[in-house]
Amino acid sequence: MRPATLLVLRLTRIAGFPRYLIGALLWAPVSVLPLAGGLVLQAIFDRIGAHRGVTLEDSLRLCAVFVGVEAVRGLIMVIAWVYGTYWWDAAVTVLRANLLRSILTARGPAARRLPHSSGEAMARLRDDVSDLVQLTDDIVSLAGATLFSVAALVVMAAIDPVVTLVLLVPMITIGVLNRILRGLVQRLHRRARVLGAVVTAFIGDAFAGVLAIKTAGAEDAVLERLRAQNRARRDAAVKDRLATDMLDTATGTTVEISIGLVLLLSASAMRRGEFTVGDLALFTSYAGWLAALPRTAGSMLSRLPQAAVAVERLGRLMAPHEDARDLSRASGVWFKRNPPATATATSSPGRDDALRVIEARGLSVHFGTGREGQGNGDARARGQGLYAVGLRVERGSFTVITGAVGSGKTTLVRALLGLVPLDAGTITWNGRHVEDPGTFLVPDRAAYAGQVPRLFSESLRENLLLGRPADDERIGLALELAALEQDVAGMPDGLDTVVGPRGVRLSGGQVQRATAARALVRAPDLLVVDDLSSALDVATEKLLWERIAAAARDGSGPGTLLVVSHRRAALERADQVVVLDRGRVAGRGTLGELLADCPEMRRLWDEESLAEAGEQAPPRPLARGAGRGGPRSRIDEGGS
Ligand SMILES: Nc1ncnc2c1ncn2[C@@H]1O[C@H](COP(=O)(O)OP(=O)(O)OP(=O)(O)O)[C@@H](O)[C@H]1O
Repeated sequence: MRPATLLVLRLTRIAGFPRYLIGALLWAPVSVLPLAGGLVLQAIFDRIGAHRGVTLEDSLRLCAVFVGVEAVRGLIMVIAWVYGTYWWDAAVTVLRANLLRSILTARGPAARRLPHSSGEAMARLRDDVSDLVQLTDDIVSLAGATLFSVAALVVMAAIDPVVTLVLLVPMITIGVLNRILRGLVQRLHRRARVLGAVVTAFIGDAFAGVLAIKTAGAEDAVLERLRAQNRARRDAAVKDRLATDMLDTATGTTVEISIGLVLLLSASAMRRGEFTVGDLALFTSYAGWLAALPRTAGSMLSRLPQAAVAVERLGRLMAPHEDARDLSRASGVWFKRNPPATATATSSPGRDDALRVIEARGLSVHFGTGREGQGNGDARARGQGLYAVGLRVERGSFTVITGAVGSGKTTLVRALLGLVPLDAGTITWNGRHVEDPGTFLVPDRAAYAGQVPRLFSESLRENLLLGRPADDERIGLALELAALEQDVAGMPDGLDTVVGPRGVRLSGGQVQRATAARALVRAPDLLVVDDLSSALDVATEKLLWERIAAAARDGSGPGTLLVVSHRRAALERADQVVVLDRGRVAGRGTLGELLADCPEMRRLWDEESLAEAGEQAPPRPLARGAGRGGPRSRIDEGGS
């Protein structure tokens, strides 16, 4: 079965199959009741046309029946609509929830699956999901229109088969027209959608980088680019709308032509007394409703390839081992009550198998020209990526990964933690093979403070906990280890201070230490910290390592540390230093051993000694560096 068909079938069962079925069953009378309306109209006009002295009472009674039929239809329509909305929201929510679940928790790194812009990802979550749900919903409309058309054609054929046959011609024309123009409408629709996503993505990027735009004096250029993108989007949207409206107008005109044809053909039949005024009223009333069938069938036919594209695009966001079944997995939607509490830190995966040793062998990551995993000769020559790197970290040890800018330090820790896809290599935890490090090396086994810190526009406390149960003692310890407690004490609302969009109300150093504290709150077996030095001065970083090392010794903090750093405070404290050079291990050992044997380590050490001496010298005008707790050189260009 094709993925789109499978998905549509599974969507009918979302939020409980009866809900879709009840909606569909309610929709049936909504589609079929116009039959009764037509019959009542026929009776009204026949009585009037018969000149049999119809009383006002009679006419009013028939009119009341007609109004009653329409009122009942309206009422059922409202109920069906409410049911349909409930199902619609449930279906959309389930698809989106499954996508997010896959991106956030499924096996394998999500980085390669995400499109380049967040706007494009959002467009997929919004538009592609709607396309699929709409197609599923259209099945109900098509079934209703088919039911009505079959019954109406039977009634009409019984009155006058010739006029009925002639009426069919314009209906078939609508179907053919829809089929011919379908490709064009679809192309225009797709283009409008792509250009819409481009504008959304650009606005998102511009908001995120207001400071960068201002400091680069690029406001006008950004506005001009936005205008150009908007013009392209507007033109595409107008064309898309025009094509859809033209198709709708052609359908409407065809209906009017049908009614004209019925009038022409019925004139002579009426003269012969074979066709009544009531029949005419019935035919003209049914003609409009009959147009729904070719229109719905045409729109469904055009949605089928759109749904195939949507499933394919959504499939690319899912993990490679997942398919349409996982995308439509009914994982529960709670509209009327709160969802059950999620599993929290109490599950403690790391405690069952506490770290003794973690080992990586032959880790290789090949970066291509654009995306991971497409390694080529050029990248290899330039040393991009990792080439058969090994690493062994024992419980209670302090390991530092160091190397020049771009030597592969971040790639190594991210490969170890399953955050970039491996081209080769194995990872073991206490000698056991780790099949998917991305889902295995998570709290409480391992926690990671990345090089580019990420805070959310919430309070500092919420940023540290990220959904974990509040534990003030643990937060207090984490703040102290991250050397952030004095900063928090000075904040207007302490831990409840709202940090602003992506933490812009904090200094660069505070943001970075807050992300380190977030990792520490998780009390992991293995703490991985990627280069704090970009936002911390020498003294603050030294203090931080002193505190973390002391906590490791007395057991109050994480015992095993894997740190990316070029700072002397970290290197001097390390049990093991791994030196990387263009993605390969250039040396491994204690600092003393490496200074004796490894030229790359000596070069890095000399450079760092010079830099730190400069940083600790008395302040000079334009000196690079700030006091304790302040940012060293980081300007968060992403902030506003
Ligand atoms: N996603 C990616 N796609 C392509 N190339 C990448 C990607 N990530 C990193 N690289 C390249 O791989 C090399 C190593 O990058 P990495 O971030 O690991 O270096 P690093 O040693 O941590 O550098 P720094 O000290 O500047 O943080 C660089 O040449 C970088 O351009």
